[in-house]
Amino acid sequence: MTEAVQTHQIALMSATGLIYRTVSSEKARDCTPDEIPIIDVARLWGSLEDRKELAREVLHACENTGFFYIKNHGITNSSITKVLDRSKEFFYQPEELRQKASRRHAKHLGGYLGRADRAGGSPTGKINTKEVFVMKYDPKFDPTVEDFTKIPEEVNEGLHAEEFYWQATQHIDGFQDALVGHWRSCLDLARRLIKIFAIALELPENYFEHLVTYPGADLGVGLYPGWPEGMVAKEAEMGLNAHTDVQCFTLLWQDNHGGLEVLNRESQWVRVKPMDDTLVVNIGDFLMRLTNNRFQSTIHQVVPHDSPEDRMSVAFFFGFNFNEQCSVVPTCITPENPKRYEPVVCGDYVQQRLEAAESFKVPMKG
Ligand SMILES: O=C(O)CCC(=O)C(=O)O
Ligand SMILES: [Fe+2]
Repeated sequence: MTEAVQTHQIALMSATGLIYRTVSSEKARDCTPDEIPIIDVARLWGSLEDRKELAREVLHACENTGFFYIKNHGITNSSITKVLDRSKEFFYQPEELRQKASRRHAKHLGGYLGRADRAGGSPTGKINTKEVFVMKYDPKFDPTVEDFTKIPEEVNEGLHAEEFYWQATQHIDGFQDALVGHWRSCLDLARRLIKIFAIALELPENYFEHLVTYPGADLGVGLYPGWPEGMVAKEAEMGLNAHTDVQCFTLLWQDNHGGLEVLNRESQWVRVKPMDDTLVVNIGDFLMRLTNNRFQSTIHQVVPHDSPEDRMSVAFFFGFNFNEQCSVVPTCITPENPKRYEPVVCGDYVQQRLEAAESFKVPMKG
């Protein structure tokens, strides 16, 4: 960063605990295609040669900003529209009905997280205005699981699905079907993409396959309240504070309101402009760890958008089976980049990170 540029510090929870980053105070600008490329993933359904070519483009993006758009991903607009329509019915009902699905009733972290539940829980002291409904991986919805009553005990113990959030939303016709339908499409796409990551890392295509049979796979439908005419977000409010995602990678659908920003390699915020018919893919901390920091899990945030309408996004967070222990992959260890991390149990890592991100408050440094 050149000296003339004004900077300030942000605090956030990272894979190594609380960190501070110096960032440019310049206004965010649109991302360039070099920072966040658009990758055509129609080749997922093509030949091995097609997939290798795709893997080269993905590799470049993962080693660069760690964010890319994908097009021709096979997820239909109607799948998204159903999720949005049914979710609006959930979000726009009286608070006491939403609260029946509250995460306060959860053993794990599924269900509804409202604005009030978040107060004070951010490292910057800014409140996230985002409300979110989260469903967790459930083998009974996974088409590749033939008999969900015969799941190995060690897998069962790590599952985080719960019934209460479905019971609390039963009165919304089609809500569960819409979310589960979309979740299934994302799950299929993610299992195809993980093969591309394997190829990109010069591993056999099926290297990660046994790790995604009962994967971490959470769907979060988010609502960011709009700002009626003349009203603006308070200094103390953010859409979603700066963070990194925790699992392997995220598939994000966003509407046209904008607000998502990524910290680029020059520590400047760049806008991830909404783009029709694309999803945004970003690398999470677990995959960064597994790749010995070759792939970038990049800091991002959602700033308040400038519209009286609410913003909506649908994020699918994908990671490995929670009961598996994973080590840095061999192709990412070199004399110049010796092994940085010990093996870790995927579920333990994810749970600790998610809990830490939600349960602390520290003042800004400086
Ligand atoms: O809503 C968005 O655009 C991004 C959401 C996000 O980063 C997250 O939920 O981790
Ligand atoms: Fe995120």
